[in-house]
Amino acid sequence: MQNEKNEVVVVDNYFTGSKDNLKQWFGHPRFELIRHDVTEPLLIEVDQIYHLACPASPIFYKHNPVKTIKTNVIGTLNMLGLAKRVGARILLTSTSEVYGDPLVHPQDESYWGNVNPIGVRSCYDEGKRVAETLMFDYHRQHGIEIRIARIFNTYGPRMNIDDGRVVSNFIAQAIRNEPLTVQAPGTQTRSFCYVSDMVDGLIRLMEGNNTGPINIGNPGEFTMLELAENVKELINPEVKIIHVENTPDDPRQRKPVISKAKEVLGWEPTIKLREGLPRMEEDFRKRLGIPRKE
Ligand SMILES: O=c1ccn([C@@H]2O[C@H](COP(=O)(O)OP(=O)(O)O[C@H]3OC[C@@H](O)[C@H](O)[C@H]3O)[C@@H](O)[C@H]2O)c(=O)[nH]1
Repeated sequence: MQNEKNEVVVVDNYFTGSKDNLKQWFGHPRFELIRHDVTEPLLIEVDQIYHLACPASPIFYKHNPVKTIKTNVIGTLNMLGLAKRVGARILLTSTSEVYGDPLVHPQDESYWGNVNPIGVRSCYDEGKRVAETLMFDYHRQHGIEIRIARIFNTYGPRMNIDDGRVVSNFIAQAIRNEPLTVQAPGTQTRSFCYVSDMVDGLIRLMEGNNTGPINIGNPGEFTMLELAENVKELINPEVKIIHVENTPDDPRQRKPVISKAKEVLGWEPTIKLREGLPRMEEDFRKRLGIPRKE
């Protein structure tokens, strides 16, 4: 992909994205950036569409839930309309949240999930579920080439420092010497995937022959308390860990089965949490202007 000389058009409304992350490409002859919101139709000519649009952090997607569902429903319809008009292949980044608060553990792609249809997370969970349905209906009805990835909690350099997801929160808190806020009960689990592994998985999925859905996530499973302890040990042994209230419908456990990704894409994650955290720390320290004390 890197040396394929593709032309890349990035479309962003900057609700959670930042131009700063793209500035290294400004002026490149095969790069183009459009300020656009996918809830409006987009008329361009492309061969492939990576449909990644939607805030992914719970605090951002719950901030304007109606907009979140519009992005997932109208935005996905617009991107599928574009794919249909120009005959492009389209990849949707769906989510492990389609499994809701899972009653099956770990989760494989055949599990239909346990999702609250009327809760505060539903705009995202149900939104992504409808987006998956739309993808398959366009595939069956119009023969569109589709790819669906179910992404598990992903982290890495260049993430918004105030994104609100747990890894970025803990790292920023540890660097600023603020207490790490473990939301109750602290025994809930997540599996954290490093960004470069995720990108590799998405490209393999786009270039391969399988429609998915395919889980792309790191099967290493940690409680939030364990994550906090790892961040404390690696980044700031002095920092305090405190317990704070949680928000409704927080899934109690989450871990991907990745045998399909291994078999179909030849993909498996290469970066373990304890390798990924220091890389993200380095990037956050640079951006916050707080060097490590030796
Ligand atoms: O400061 C914090 C933030 C979060 N948490 C906890 O950390 C856990 C993970 O929460 P996050 O906000 O990082 O996000 P979640 O894992 O719930 O969902 C995420 O993962 C799947 C992705 O597809 C979604 O984009 C995203 O919603 C939750 O149990 C939450 O209660 C803390 O303990 N402290």
